[in-house]
Amino acid sequence: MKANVAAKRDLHEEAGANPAPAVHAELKGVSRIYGVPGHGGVHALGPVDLTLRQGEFFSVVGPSGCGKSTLLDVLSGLSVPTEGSVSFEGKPVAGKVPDGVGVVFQEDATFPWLTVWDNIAFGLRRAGVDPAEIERRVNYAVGFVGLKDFAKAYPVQLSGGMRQRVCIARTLVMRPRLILLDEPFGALDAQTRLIMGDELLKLWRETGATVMLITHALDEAAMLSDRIGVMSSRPGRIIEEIETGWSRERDSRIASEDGFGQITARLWRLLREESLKAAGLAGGGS
Ligand SMILES: Nc1ncnc2c1ncn2[C@@H]1O[C@H](COP(=O)(O)OP(=O)(O)OP(=O)(O)O)[C@@H](O)[C@H]1O
Repeated sequence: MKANVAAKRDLHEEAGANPAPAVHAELKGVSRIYGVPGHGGVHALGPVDLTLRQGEFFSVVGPSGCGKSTLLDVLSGLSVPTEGSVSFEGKPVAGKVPDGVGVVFQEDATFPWLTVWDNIAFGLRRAGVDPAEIERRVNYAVGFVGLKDFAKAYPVQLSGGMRQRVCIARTLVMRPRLILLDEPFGALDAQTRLIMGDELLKLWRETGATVMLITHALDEAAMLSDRIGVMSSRPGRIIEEIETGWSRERDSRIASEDGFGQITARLWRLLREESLKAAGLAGGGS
């Protein structure tokens, strides 16, 4: 998965040739209640204030059911907040995913009737992109995610990790400036997760995109992120933001660095009580 300067253009335009507007996604006083407030509605999220800085790798961890996916849905425009406002690059987000934002979900979202190549080309075709441009971008993306030999295969012929790479490539060919990932490696075994995490870090470095990753794995958050938002139990609020201080050139081997254990221990200190609350087991001492 080597990327040279020319090839990088296939996933992301050169800053000088077509400057991307400054990515700046923000949630202000955002709450999400499902159903009718006060009439059995579920207060899933908030209030949350969050600013994503351009080009950072931000992860969100929190107890089960605390509103992590809701946070991502609201930020992506897939869900409308009950209160508060969401903006991306200075413009309000409401009701649809803005151009420049790409979303990758946990579940296998490949189309079983399309080949790997056609799955990746799907969004570009729908957007009416010129066929020669589609050819160029998809060929590059297929190689980038290591699926060149499987371009003509159908999803059923792939492993779970390979199918997830198809989904990531399908998002990347649209050249998102903000990539939102909801537990994208949740269904994978531990080793594949580490490898996919390293691939994600490479993509993040080479495209210059801003990334927000939802994960329940504390070591994954500690390994991949510049900054980690820790959520409370439902209704989820961000109770702490932790800067990891890692260099951009990191990979999963960072787990053996001084300081890695302190980050995961701090995350667990913050999350233990919230996780007990979420599991209905709070009050059992510290
Ligand atoms: N469409 C919906 N209608 C009603 N309630 C919902 C809906 N979506 C989510 N919820 C509820 O909102 C709360 C937060 O759900 P959400 O999926 O955002 O949490 P999560 O932190 O991503 O969960 P998990 O850790 O299990 O992935 C949960 O109590 C869930 O049952």
